Amino acid sequence: MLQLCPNGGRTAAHVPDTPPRLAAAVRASGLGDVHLHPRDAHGAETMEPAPVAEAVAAVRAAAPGVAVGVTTAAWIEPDPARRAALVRSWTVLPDHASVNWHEDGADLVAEALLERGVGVEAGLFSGTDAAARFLAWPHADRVLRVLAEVTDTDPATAPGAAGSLLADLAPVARPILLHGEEGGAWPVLRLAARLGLSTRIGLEDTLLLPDGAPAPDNTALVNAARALLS
Ligand SMILES: C[C@H](N)CC(=O)CC(=O)O
Repeated sequence: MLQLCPNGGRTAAHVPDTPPRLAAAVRASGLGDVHLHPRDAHGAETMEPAPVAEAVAAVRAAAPGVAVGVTTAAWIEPDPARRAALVRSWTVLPDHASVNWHEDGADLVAEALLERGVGVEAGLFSGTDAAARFLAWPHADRVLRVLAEVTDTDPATAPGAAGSLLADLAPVARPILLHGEEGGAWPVLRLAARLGLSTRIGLEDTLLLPDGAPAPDNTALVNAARALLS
């Protein structure tokens, strides 16, 4: 499975931010799964119910059948109790949401998502104690998937960091989506392809095509990823 990550927290003219732009990016990609970061009226990332509802509904209207995921990252709302309360206030539910397991209160946020029937993507960053913390959580077997997130951005060493992270995840019994970021995005995507793991691509993870040229949009990244995965 190839997931689209069209925006993350980036702000650049070609990075989609509004619901119509996110919806157009998802539709153009032709992919069946998306992880997006809803934005407020000023373009800042948000977990507030109205912008989450607008982003999710816009994507569903433009690309029916696509599994729509959102972020719950702590840099958006540092208080985990507040993040869990925001999840409980959502009026339109995404299909899934990522939870970064090294962040304090990840279990509270994930339990709010489970309570609401939203699939949990457990984000386990390399170089953190996230894998051990996640495996100690009593509901680890209830997540939709694990996002194995390689934070090493050096193309030479990111695949090794991915290997260490995957070794830590050996006891995980749920599907794994492996991805990197910045200079690590393409080497880690190639590794995911070799291992037969799900992966993701989009302007959240890299602004560059595999040859180092700037990507004009998400679709160019997706086309390049498809070529590598085929
Ligand atoms: C640093 C990663 N790009 C974060 C990520 O993809 C998951 C999240 O939305 O929190």
